[in-house]
Amino acid sequence: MDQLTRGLMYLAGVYVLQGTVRFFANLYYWRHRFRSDPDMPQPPHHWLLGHLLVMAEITKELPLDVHPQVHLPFLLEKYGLKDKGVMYLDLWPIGKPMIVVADPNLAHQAAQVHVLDKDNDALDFVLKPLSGPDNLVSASGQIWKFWRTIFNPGFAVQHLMTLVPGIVRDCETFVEIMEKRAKKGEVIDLEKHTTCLTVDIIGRVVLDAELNTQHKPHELVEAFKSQISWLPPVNSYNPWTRWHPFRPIMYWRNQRIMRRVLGDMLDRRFLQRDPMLSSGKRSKPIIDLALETYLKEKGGNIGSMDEEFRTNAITQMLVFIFAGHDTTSSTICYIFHQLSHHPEKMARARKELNDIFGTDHADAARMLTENPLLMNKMEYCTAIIREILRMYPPASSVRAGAKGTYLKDPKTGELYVTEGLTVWLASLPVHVNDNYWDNPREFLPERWLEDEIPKDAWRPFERGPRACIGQELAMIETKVIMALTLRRFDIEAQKQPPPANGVNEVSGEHVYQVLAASAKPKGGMPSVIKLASRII
Ligand code: HEM
Repeated sequence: MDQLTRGLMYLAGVYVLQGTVRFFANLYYWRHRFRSDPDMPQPPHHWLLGHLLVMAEITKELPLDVHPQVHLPFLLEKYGLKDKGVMYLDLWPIGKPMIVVADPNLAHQAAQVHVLDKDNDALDFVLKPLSGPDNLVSASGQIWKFWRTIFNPGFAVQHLMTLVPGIVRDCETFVEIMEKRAKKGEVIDLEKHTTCLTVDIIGRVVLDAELNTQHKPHELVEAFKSQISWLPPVNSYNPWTRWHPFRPIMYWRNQRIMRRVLGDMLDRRFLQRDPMLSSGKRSKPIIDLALETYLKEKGGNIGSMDEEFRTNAITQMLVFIFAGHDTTSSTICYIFHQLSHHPEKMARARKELNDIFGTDHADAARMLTENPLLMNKMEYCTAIIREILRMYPPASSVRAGAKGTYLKDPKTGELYVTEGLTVWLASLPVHVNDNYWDNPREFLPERWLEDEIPKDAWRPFERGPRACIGQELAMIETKVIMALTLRRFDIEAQKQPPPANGVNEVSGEHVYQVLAASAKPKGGMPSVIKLASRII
């Protein structure tokens, strides 16, 4: 053995030894930390495996492919922690140990009083490959503030209303495509279609671009979808899929395509900047807001964009595309799903639309284009959207616990430590807790019109300064889609084959939420689509 080989073997040995020492030190630290406090609200803790056994148990009772947030209400109930609304979970080394916050008041403290920073360890494995570092969703501090201040005006209702005509056009395309499929009585992958629609809308709102993915694939969106498909699967412990050797190459390839396409769009708008700044055009896409601020800072008279700004602006466009499409597309699917099981609620929604837009459903597009404010009259439809987001929140918030930051139980005064932990503000367990909602597993849009909604107990967009910037856009586009489609189609979700453990339902629901970057309807919700009987 020559000297070089010996040297390399020595280095490898040191590396392995270091890793082993670190592994056991962490193991000891976390297991000891969770066991040393007898009052810590948590499921039974194993001295060696922490809560991994508890998770393995719950996995047998629920579908194997279910989204991790769906486990939470069952865990809280099973281990008597539902009333406390808080649960510590030690999943190390599979995941970072965490405190699950499932109480409205404690969530209020974390998001609105302490305004905890985002947990980059937990977010970056999804958001970095999709958008890049320092994106608006996972950034904190000054970087986050800078971009949020730039984009806030673009997401204000007043501004978004100016974009409604474009949103209506994309929805009309959706209707045309769905009509063709309905006439053939086909089974469609509904989520695929609603995703193309929401991507087209977000492309228009953010980039002023006609991505037109409802008709044909677009390079940017294909690379984006490929990137999502390469994300490591959280529910799988198969080392081949978790640490796939091709993943870094695919990440690099897709990022290159996405950044090139968006960079070209940004450059084009930069070149057109003079008319853009002087036009006083009311319906500005988000991309122009970034450029305007930049140009104002630079005094408006510069030949080229600096690379740092360009890179960061592209990152923000990517994060808008990610955060702005699949959350809304799943919401639309679940609206159709629940209404198909509640004909009396569908009838009430259709009647509301008839009362606002007249009985010829084709008029809704024109009327909304001329007067977007008509959607403010869609009270029952709005109640439906709120109810769907209560039952099927597509996203949640993960924050970083901090030294000296405690959450205080308002009833007992007990203090919950957050230091070193992920703080998971999971809205689902709050949304289905019968301490706050009557019959929480039932679809009851009427509760939004008749009942008093408990304070802070509805948080699908989270609350506080880090609440979803796109929540008004999501409400607007969902209302437009409802106005144009509810009276035209009957859509019914098909049952799908069970996952490997044979469990195919969650509380009687077969279209349960699975993890695919966000929480989405299982299998893309394959559905039978028909023209609604009154227009056949
Ligand atoms: C039904 C639709 C939507 C739901 C349920 C939803 C939900 C959420 C949630 C839970 C957060 C995390 C807040 C936190 O960590 O505290 C968030 C953040 C965010 N969402 Fe949405 N979202 C939706 C639609 C949209 C749309 C249409 C956009 C458009 C661009 C968007 C852009 C963002 C961005 C940029 C953030 C980060 C905001 C920040 O940290 O300043 N979302 N969203």
